[in-house]
Amino acid sequence: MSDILTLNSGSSSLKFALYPLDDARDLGALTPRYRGQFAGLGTATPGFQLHDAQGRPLDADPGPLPERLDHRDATTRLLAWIDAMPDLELAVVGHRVVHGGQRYHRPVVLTPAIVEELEALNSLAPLHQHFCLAPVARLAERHPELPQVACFDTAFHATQPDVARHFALPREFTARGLIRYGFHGLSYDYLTQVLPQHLGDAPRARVIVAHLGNGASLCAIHDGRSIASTMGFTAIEGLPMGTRSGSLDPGLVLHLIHEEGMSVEAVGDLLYKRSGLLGVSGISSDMRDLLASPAPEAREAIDLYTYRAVREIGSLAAALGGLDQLVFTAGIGEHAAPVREAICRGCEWLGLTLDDVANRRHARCISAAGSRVGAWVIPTDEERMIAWYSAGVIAEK
Ligand SMILES: Nc1ncnc2c1ncn2[C@@H]1O[C@H](COP(=O)(O)OP(=O)(O)O)[C@@H](O)[C@H]1O
Ligand SMILES: CC(=O)OP(=O)(O)O
Ligand SMILES: [Mg+2]
Repeated sequence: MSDILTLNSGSSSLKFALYPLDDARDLGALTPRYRGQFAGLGTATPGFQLHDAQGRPLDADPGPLPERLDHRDATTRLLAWIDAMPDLELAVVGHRVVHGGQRYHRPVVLTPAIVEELEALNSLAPLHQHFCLAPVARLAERHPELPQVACFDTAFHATQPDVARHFALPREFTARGLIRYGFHGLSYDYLTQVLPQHLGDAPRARVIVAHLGNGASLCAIHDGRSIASTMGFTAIEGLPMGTRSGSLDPGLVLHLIHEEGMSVEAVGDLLYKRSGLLGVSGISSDMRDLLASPAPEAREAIDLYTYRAVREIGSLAAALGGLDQLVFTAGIGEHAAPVREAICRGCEWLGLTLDDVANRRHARCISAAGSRVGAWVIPTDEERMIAWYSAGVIAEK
């Protein structure tokens, strides 16, 4: 049997899965033989989980985890596990690559030249791009003939109209590609594909998906196409995240540099690694810790997070001309009922009535009967999307 390996480097995780290539013609039929993740990367609580095809947890020893696990170490442990698996026969590797820049709007077979071109975008996604690409060379050393495919987070948003993508900057900046790209596209793409099977006959022309993980963004999807999103040129715009600030007054950045004498590197470190939930709470970037904490600072961080999400949902609803469905996904979206509750309460004016009981038990549909806007919890599956695209690309070769 030959396998598709998928790798998804998130800002706090390295997720992976192995799928039989034979199943890959149909997105719905793709069932992983194994799936797992190194989670809590860069935090005080790293972890490792592995599941079999039936979703049962498997005992696999990734070696003793250090106090803080980083992406490189997680990749080394994963590659060692793959090398040691006797029944794997890799046919293709699919990588999530966060930034495709101006050029890549569809999956592509990686060559050293394309990897170099994509590495040039590292500074636009410093928590992701390099970590997404680093395994490519390491796998090529072991398996020089193995095709490796990049699937881009930005690609799904290529359908956005110019008015959503352009900044109000002089035209020559826009022409150079200084525009809003949007991210989490594999997740939005997947949800768009599976939405019909969950929603049945419910209207779904105007949908907002809230991808709330360690990185967080919202996407406005009109008739299945992305028309606007909260993330822009980089994966820092929009909502506050685990450690990222989200949108700021750009004048504040100038102030930090000119008046407070901060270096450009120090400002980057502040905005990417020390802000968001971590910065506001002073406690943790992990929503679980904040929900469990009695500290008022934890409450303030959660309130700021949900307040910003509600405001941005209002903005995207305006772009869509109304709202039919709101979908929650990713680590926080799938698991944090109090966060969903606060966001849904803030959307009552849009016609959304929450079903508290359904929300607390993480039901698929969490809006009350009769709610004009539907609210849903649907797990994302970027790995499945990557596997499907990667198999498609090598079938065309
Ligand atoms: N049960 C839970 N309750 C609240 N938050 C959770 C829960 N499980 C995971 N999370 C949140 O989800 C985040 C990870 O989300 P995920 O989408 O896997 O991240 P990444 O951005 O690395 O892909 C964690 O940092 C944590 O804040
Ligand atoms: C783009 C991004 O922030 O991704 P993640 O949430 O996986 O870190
Ligand atoms: Mg993620």
